[in-house]
Amino acid sequence: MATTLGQNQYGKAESRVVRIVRDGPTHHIKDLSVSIALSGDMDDVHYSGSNAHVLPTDTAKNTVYAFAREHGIASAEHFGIRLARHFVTSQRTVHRARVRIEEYAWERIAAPGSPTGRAHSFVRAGQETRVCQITFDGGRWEIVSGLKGLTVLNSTDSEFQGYVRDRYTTLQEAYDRVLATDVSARWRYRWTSDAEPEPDWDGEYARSREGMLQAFAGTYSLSLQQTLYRMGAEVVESGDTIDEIRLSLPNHHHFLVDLAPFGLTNEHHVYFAADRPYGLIEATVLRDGAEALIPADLTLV
Ligand SMILES: O=c1[nH]c(=O)c2[nH]c(=O)[nH]c2[nH]1
Repeated sequence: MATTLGQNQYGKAESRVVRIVRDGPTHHIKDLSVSIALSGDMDDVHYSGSNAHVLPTDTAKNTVYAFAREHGIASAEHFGIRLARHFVTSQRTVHRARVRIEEYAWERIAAPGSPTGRAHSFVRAGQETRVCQITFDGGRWEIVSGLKGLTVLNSTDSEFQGYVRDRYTTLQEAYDRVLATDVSARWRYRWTSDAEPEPDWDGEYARSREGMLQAFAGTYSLSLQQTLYRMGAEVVESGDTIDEIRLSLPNHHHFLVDLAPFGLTNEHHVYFAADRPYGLIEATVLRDGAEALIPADLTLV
């Protein structure tokens, strides 16, 4: 044989599952996209085509829907853990499962006179997506959670000056600029073993999201790099459950429009919001002593 099989995995990607809990007239909704990748004793199917070790991807999809019915979806992480455990412990030929979940948030449509909103009518909550990746090898868990598409803007308290210049540098120093970005973040939990209780996934998510927002808003920014570091450090330092966080922050440049041709001044009034190109600032923030395990390219988590 002149070739050998390398890393391989298979499963069903992007099973969309919407679970509605009917609590009398008040309904609750969970909307997920679940992607399952299994690996293990799969040489034969690649070399000879024997499917004797292969649980169909169709079954993986069915399991997602059946588990949503049987167990409900307490949180994306808990649902992913249940699925990963199931595939690894129930199938002799499956040694590792990776479950990736995207969760789309729905809010209740306002109801006149009701503080809580309508009982069964919802509106999608922006572009923000909660994500998690569950990996289980039968012994050790790795839980990486995060979000993407969280769009934020500071209309002041941002500068960029004192940078390196060479013969191609034309950028003017900015002493009061708009700072805008779409936050993409992944954080890795310290929890790796069934011997320890699972963290409060929803509570940890809320704390991390709020920590990033408060750090973004509260940092007088000398660069997006500095703001990024503050955002990551806040998530790690404000709890004891997260050892590592990686952020990917596009710098959505806002350029002051030259209104002089119209006889108008424009100190800090009217901006052109460029969609591209954009600066892209990415970094990992680690708890002291922690290992960096989140990949540099966040599209890979
Ligand atoms: O916050 C910033 N960081 C940079 O590295 C950079 N580079 C640039 O042109 N503008 C900015 N802004």
